Amino acid sequence: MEGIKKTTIMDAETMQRTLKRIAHQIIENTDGAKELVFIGIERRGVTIAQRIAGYVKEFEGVDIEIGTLDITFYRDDLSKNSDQPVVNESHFGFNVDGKKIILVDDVLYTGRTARAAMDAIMDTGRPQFIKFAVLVDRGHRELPIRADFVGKNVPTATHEVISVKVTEFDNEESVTICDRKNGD
Ligand SMILES: O=P(O)(O)OC[C@H]1O[C@H](OP(=O)(O)OP(=O)(O)O)[C@H](O)[C@@H]1O
Ligand SMILES: O=c1cc[nH]c(=O)[nH]1
Repeated sequence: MEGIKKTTIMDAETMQRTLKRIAHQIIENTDGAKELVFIGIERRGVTIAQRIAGYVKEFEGVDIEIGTLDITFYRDDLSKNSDQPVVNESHFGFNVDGKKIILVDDVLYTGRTARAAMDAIMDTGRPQFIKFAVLVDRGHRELPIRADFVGKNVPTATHEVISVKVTEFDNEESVTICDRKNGD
């Protein structure tokens, strides 16, 4: 569409390489990924968690259980997010007590989703630790939250949007940056 500025910052090959690197970093930083569990944030954070877990299995032979959290922003009008992300559903097939948890999401922006995710996890027990893995950190944090494993740091303007696409949901693999000011 005319006027939309859309730039691809990762293609399928780069995404694969990036997720493999994160898998290696997680293995290095967690004593061979022993006794780890992943919690993915729906929807694409879960796909990313599954991919990283697949690479950990391939590289280290370790099976990682994956729990899921469904978090959406409560939108009080059509143009603006309210301040409060809402946890809709969680599926952990494990007790989080004493667990080493890697929280996984596609994009880190204000940090509010990560905060809501950590609150939801801590409400159910006392993990040994929570670390955070994201495919893209686009900056603009509103809370003192950072990721331990970052695929790519992408400096953005607030009027830009990072869009992560995965074959499972989008029939393509890409990360793009779109400029909302120019119509998208
Ligand atoms: O750090 P934050 O400001 O909380 O933003 C990050 C969250 O925003 C995105 O979800 P979004 O609500 O855009 O929905 P989507 O997953 O359907 O794109 C993304 O998947 C993260 O979960
Ligand atoms: O640009 C953004 C901001 C939050 N979540 C996204 O998926 N993209």
